[in-house]
Amino acid sequence: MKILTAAQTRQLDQATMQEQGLLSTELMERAATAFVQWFTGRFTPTEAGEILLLCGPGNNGGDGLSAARLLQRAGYRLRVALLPADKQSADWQHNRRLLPNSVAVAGIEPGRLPKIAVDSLVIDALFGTGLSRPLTGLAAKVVQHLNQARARVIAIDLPSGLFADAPQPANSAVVQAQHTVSFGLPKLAFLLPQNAAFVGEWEVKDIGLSEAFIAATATPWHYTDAAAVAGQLPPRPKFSHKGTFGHALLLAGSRGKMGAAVLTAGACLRGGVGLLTAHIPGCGYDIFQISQPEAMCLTDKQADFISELPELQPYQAVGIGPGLSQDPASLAVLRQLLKAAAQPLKKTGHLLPLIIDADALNLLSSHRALLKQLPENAILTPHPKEFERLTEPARDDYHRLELLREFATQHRCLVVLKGAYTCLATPDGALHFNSTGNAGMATGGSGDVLTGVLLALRAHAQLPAFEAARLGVYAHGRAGDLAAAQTGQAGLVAGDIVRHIGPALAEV
Ligand SMILES: NC(=O)C1=CN([C@@H]2O[C@H](COP(=O)(O)OP(=O)(O)OC[C@H]3O[C@@H](n4cnc5c(N)ncnc54)[C@H](O)[C@@H]3O)[C@@H](O)[C@H]2O)[C@H](O)CC1
Ligand SMILES: [K+]
Repeated sequence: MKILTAAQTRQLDQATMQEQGLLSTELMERAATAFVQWFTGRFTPTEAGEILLLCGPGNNGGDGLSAARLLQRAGYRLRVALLPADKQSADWQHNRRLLPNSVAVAGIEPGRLPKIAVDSLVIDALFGTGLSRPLTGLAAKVVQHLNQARARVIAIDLPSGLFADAPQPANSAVVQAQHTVSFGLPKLAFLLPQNAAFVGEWEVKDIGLSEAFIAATATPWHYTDAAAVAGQLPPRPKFSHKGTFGHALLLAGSRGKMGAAVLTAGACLRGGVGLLTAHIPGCGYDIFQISQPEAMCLTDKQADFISELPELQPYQAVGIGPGLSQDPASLAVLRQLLKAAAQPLKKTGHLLPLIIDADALNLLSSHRALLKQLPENAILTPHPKEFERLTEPARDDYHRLELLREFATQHRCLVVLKGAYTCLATPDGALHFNSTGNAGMATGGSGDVLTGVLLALRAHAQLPAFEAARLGVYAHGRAGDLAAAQTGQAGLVAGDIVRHIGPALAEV
């Protein structure tokens, strides 16, 4: 699914009307109907009590007025508070005329802000994608008044005061909604942690916007939903053998961190790899062989960390990093690996696919000259702190996305920036936000599991780097969701994610 800017969203509305021969009021009616459908599915008239609808002067306010009419017809009690403005949009005026007199309507005045009871329901239809500057004056005052009231707030399309696609200045007035019900496509603002307190839980309702326009519109931002990865897992042909699904090499573990190697290996095996060999420090031999009998194991001459790079010829993909340690000897291994991976494989002529995680990323950060040696399409899997060590501290979430795009394009690699909406950056500058996963996955070892899944999918010769990364990130999150359905989020541990990778992949 694409994510568009506010300006593109306006063009999309126009294109939809032209394509479908719709009046703008008809499109507005679709939006309001979709909102009301959501609302009535959530709250009965009794649960809702007297709803306050805060209404701005543009089409977001128009959506609100139309929704007010539909809600009243469905038996809800409402009062409407209008934000004064020099001019209201034509569709606003249309829906104002259609609002029955039985709905109480009052103008908002500086000295007379609407009364809002604690826990009452408020629909925020002040501003949407047409916001052109931060809110000031009376509009800002209304928003602050609303945020202080501790009401249950439901925003139409966007929490008012929030830009759809860009940061607003610090301390701007923005509605803190519990729910945001948006139309057509997700907005970039929904996916960034700094906006979580404004957006709340969000949902996007289909209002039949022009598919042709969306397909023809260029954007760096994408949202990976089930449809994006459907059918992407290569089939397992009847006459396949273990060689068909690749042989992966994992370089992981150190004293005290053998669990990372075990989890990554488990995830790689569940990710469908044909064969897995792990190269681990001597101290981890029993631990690893007992916990992962399906994997093969090579031990390093060092007991506590890895200091040797095995012969790479048998492998179709290499993962390095989980629990690795940052010992200089392990740095030397990373150096050798990058050097070896710079040469195309003799068998296929392709570059050796690499997955680089955890301490291998930290080693890259402290020896940045090595970044120049990253083979094209290597997949790096940092969390935000690891990513900023590789680049620079980000001013905010939007700046971090800029840094992410720059990094992936400059180094011709894929970067998986882990978070609530894990963001996959590609060498051509695209950013793909993942839709699966939950807060239960914020637990030690989750990242190791992701590395294992990616390693398995990269070992499949059939899957190109981008498709493997997008599918791996999606399946990892989905496995976490399936696991949390059993354990609850608090009780979730990384091993639970491993056990649900199979079912998650089976779904896609
Ligand atoms: N496809 C869809 O998504 C549909 C969306 N619809 C709704 O329309 C709004 C966007 O409407 P628009 O009229 O363009 O903008 P707004 O209502 O957000 O506000 C515009 C209004 O406000 C003035 N303004 C802008 N910034 C400020 C400010 N900082 N302070 C004061 N006033 C400001 C501006 O000059 C305008 O007068 C979208 O979000 C949806 O809710 C349609 O219903 C169709 C389908
Ligand atoms: K709004």
